Amino acid sequence: GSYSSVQFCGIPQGKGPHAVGCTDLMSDHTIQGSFLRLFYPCIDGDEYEEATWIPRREYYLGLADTLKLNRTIVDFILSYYFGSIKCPAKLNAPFKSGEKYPLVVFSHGLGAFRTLYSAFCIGLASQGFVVAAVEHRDESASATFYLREHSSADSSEQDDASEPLEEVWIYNKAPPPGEDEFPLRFEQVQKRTDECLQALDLLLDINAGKPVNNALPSKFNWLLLKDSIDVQKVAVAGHSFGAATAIKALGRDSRFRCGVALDAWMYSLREELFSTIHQPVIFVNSEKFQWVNNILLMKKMDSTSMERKMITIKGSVHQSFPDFTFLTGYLIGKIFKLKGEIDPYVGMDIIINVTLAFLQRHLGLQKDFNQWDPLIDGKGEFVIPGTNLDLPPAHTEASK
Ligand SMILES: CCN(CC)CCN(C[C@]12C[C@](c3ccc(C(F)(F)F)cc3)(C1)C2)C(=O)Cn1c(SCc2ccc(F)cc2)nc(=O)c2c1C=CC2
Repeated sequence: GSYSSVQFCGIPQGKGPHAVGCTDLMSDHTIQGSFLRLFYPCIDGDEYEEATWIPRREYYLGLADTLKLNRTIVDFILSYYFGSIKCPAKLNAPFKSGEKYPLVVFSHGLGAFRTLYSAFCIGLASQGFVVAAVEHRDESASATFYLREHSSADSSEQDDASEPLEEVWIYNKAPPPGEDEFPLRFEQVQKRTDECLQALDLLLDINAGKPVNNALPSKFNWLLLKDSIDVQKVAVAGHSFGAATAIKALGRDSRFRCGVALDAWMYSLREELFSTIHQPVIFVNSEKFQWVNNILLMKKMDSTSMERKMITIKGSVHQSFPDFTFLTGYLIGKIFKLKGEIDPYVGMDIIINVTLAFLQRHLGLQKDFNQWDPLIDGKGEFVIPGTNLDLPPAHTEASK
């Protein structure tokens, strides 16, 4: 058939030795449950289809709300352009048992949802990671849903097991106009952190062989994950608001051994949190998403007792981390700030490789990811160490 330029390039495959599968898990029938898309090394085979990138059209409606655009028009345009996009992971392909994989819990950004960072998640999974991309129910996602037992008015119905579950959709809650948005974001980052910890507990239960009740209809065999996660090698990562979530999760749970903050939006974090974090963190920043207050909060996390790194990727933008950056032509991409100057595939390689190098160093992996160590120090053609802002002179003790 005639590939449009959009389909032909598309979201890049993982470059590692493993074929990648993905499966969706919703742990129970309440808003408090876990909802995540798991990316994992799978048994390769043609009988499995690639997953649909945006699996329900309600997500388009939610994106329209986030963009403050007309739902009908945006639904039409996005369905047309993105409706048939596949993510390069085989839906429900059998998990590849036989070795213990490190685990990364991933937190999406404001207005996003669990499927929009599949290039990053698949890139890691192809290198032998299990990656759990959580979908947050804090009203920061463009859209998400949970399945509720039918609240049938007529309670006399005996066999409610046959009652169909009803979907309850939750959309992105805009901050009260003109008011301070800090209370909303502070409450949301708290809930997001709880959801990351809950996802970790759920995956460790699955690793221990506990039976899985998936509210979503799926034939995926969860028993293959028994004893397949290296429970000492767990990290947390996220983009933007999700990076702040990852940082807060480090402070809440030392089972997360290190953190990867992709273009962190630090606004919801208060300074006193930073003294409770004792794990290594790397800040991977885009060239454009930089302003003094945000960078100063990152610098407050600098430390001599554990590794804190910051790099900036030249020619990149905030949207160089999610998948949209691969899915439009150059012009549209520039207009909507979905692309920077850097080739999106080159940018994503750098993001994945610096993450792999940092995870090898701080999870103690026995792989060859240390080949990318120079990236951690901002050494390489497309990276610089630290920030590209010229900050006011550091207010160190000595200079006071
Ligand atoms: C807060 C101001 N805000 C509300 C008006 C502006 C909206 N905005 C810029 C966007 C992402 C955008 C996007 C998507 C998708 C198309 C499409 F056309 F391709 F579909 C176009 C244009 C919406 C450009 C952001 O929220 C930036 N941002 C993000 S972007 C995360 C995201 C969202 C939706 C996605 F589809 C993919 C990724 N995550 C954060 O955690 C934070 C911020 C800002 C502060 C904290």
